Amino acid sequence: MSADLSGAALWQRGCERLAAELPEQQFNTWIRPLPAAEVVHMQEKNGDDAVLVSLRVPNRFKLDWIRSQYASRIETILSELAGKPARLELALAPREPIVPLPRNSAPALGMGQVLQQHGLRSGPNAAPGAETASSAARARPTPAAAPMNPPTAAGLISNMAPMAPQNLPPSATRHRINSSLTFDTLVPGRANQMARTAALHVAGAPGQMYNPLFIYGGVGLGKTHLIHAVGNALLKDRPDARVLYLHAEQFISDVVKNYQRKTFDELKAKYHSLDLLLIDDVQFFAGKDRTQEEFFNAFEALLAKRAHIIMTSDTYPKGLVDIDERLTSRFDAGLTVAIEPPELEMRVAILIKKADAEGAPMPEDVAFFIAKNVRANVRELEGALRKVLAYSRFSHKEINIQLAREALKDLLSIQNRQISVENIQKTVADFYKIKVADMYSKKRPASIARPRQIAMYLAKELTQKSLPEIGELFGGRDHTTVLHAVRKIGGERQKNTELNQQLHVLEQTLKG
Ligand SMILES: Nc1ncnc2c1ncn2[C@@H]1O[C@H](COP(=O)(O)OP(=O)(O)OP(=O)(O)O)[C@@H](O)[C@H]1O
Repeated sequence: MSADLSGAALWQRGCERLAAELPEQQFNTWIRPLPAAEVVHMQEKNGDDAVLVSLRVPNRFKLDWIRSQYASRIETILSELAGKPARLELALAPREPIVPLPRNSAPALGMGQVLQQHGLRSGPNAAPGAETASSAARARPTPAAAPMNPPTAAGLISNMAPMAPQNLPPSATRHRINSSLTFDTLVPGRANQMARTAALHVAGAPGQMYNPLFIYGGVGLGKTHLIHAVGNALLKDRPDARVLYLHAEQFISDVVKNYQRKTFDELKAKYHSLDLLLIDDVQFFAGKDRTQEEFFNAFEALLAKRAHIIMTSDTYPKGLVDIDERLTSRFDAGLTVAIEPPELEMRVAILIKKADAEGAPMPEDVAFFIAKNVRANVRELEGALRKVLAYSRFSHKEINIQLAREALKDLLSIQNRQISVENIQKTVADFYKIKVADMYSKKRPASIARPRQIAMYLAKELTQKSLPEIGELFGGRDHTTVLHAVRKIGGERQKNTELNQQLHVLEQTLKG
């Protein structure tokens, strides 16, 4: 560190640079509430001088966010200012101070205060007397010298978004959040990266950007898990926040109930006063006009008071059928993100994490074997894992590939029959007397489009291929087109006996 730049000054200058570089809202949300960093001299393994900058962050999701979004920039800025490499160390701040601050010791300044002192952001509470340079650089922090508890995100949030009155803390049953579905238990990967990042952002600063947040994807990919995680994160910061999770069907039945009783004021009071509404599977609103109207009202009321809305669906807003365009265009007005089926590495990570949580560590080769064979979604992966764990427990055998193969033999034998998408396309084309080439073509007449949809449905039913993979094999179609076909044919099959009979014949032919 240059002789004239003390630890406190280094941090202070770093903050000024960040304040100048980052959009104000980002700075205010993520950086400003942080307590002052501890800065100590150190030597790298090769003997070069460096500085170690330790930053305490109030909770896990903020820590993850700051690490992924800002850590390397902070290191670069501090290295430039110090004239030597700066290493940033992020750690969780203790929730309660272990030892009270000695009465006459000056507390370290939070970032907001540092900036106020420096005249960058003036405010009435600018604290006099900064931590001296040498006290920051002298030693590693001890509990007694630890910075004051940083301002919580709750304080931060309440500065930014008007929230509803807080005289009625909702109980777990009222907010319906499952406390085990958190960001900590959600394995990150390429497939959920965008959605997870956006969700983390909303959890840290609800009512701000990405409102509404619309998350879509196929079944069992973690949409429900992710929105519960946002609810849990916000409740951890603000236990009195008005958060509600519900499945779209619960909203529908609430509307019906209140319609029968003519108690629409109750419905309004319940939904319009929330800070965060998490609503799952909005495709269920299809064809429900009254529900759509009530949801529209709630939606407008919540956005007007900057409460946050997160929705999930099996398709993107424009792909929703029988939902008023007035609503679907609003669904799309914030941020729309997809969750994809997990890639191999992510499936392996999920298996290992879930097995660990069950107290049954899984060797990596076994996780790899299962992940290779179970590809559709995370729910099926969990099912396969349960089978393997149960098999190991009952047979008192250790978990290895041989055991996994035995436990999953039904599932594997289905795959071994090797029904290929090409085979399905050919069989269906023969059955409906169309050309195989029409399976990939862009032609739209019903005589061609319908067999194509049937083939897509069978491809999903009888193979392990994901929706995007199937779309690709049908002339590079989007996965939502396949999803639409799967839902349509699956739904019609329940009501149309002739179609059901045809599908039955096709299935038997293909299974051999
Ligand atoms: N990335 C992940 N890490 C850990 N668990 C996951 C992950 N993704 C999904 N899961 C788990 O997989 C199961 C299915 O996920 P979830 O219910 O959230 O799916 P979904 O996308 O909402 O599906 P559906 O549309 O069928 O409701 C849950 O038990 C969830 O905890």
